[in-house]
Amino acid sequence: MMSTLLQTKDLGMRFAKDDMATVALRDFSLSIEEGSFVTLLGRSGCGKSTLLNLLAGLTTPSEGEVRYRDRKLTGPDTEIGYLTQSDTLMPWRGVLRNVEMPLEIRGVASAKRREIAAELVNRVGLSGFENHYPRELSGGMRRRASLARMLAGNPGTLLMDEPFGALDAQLRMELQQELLRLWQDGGQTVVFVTHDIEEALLLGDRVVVLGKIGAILLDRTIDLPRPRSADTLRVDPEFVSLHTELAQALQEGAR
Ligand SMILES: Nc1ncnc2c1ncn2[C@@H]1O[C@H](COP(=O)(O)OP(=O)(O)OP(=O)(O)O)[C@@H](O)[C@H]1O
Repeated sequence: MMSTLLQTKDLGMRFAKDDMATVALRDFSLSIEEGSFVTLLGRSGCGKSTLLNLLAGLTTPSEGEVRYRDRKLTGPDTEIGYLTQSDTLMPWRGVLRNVEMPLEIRGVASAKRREIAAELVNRVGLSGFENHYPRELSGGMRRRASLARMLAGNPGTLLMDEPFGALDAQLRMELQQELLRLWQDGGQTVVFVTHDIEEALLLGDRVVVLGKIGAILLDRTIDLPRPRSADTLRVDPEFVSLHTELAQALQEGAR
């Protein structure tokens, strides 16, 4: 039986700047089952990154709470890996040494961590760039290095904020498939933010469509058979009808 891993209760987030207050999230309640792959789909500015920061324990909510394994989350947790939208690679370390970071923190011996990191660098398609510094990489390559670094920590829960947005179509597809393989083998719980309907349907077994200030417009179980490939999905009537349903929800939420 599935159990709830991550839960938000009446979550609210307000930002104050000068005399202005921005409400980024209001009354947001959601339960995420352990081992599930949930995609959060929403337009720019609807509060997706704000929500992930809260789920990662990086920021404190203005109202409500986040619960992880039925404990109130009060700060970052090593079980939760977070791939943020902004670059957080260490500029003074090459790719391999960046990827080794989480292993170093855990005290893994240097030969072993080098081996694990090299394998991950290879999996994200960065072989040959092990010693390149972040400034010597393209934006997409930096995203991939960050992905490898997150995976090196072997977190049970992955929070991913539009990780593949900046990649070309081919690479994007390869990494989506890599992520799905990883999830199917490892049983992680994934919360994946995207504004791309097709990506949400390709990956998730549940899609939550968010509107303004994190209003849940639609919460839909996706039981399209796996493995899913973009090419076969596009002509699948079930996919086409889900696509229309999600697009309508997004449009209505914008009104
Ligand atoms: N640190 C902050 N200070 C002030 N306002 C903020 C801050 N972070 C977010 N906001 C505001 O909160 C709202 C939601 O922002 P958020 O980044 O969560 O949206 P998003 O859905 O992730 O957008 P995008 O898809 O463009 O990344 C926006 O109106 C934004 O201006």
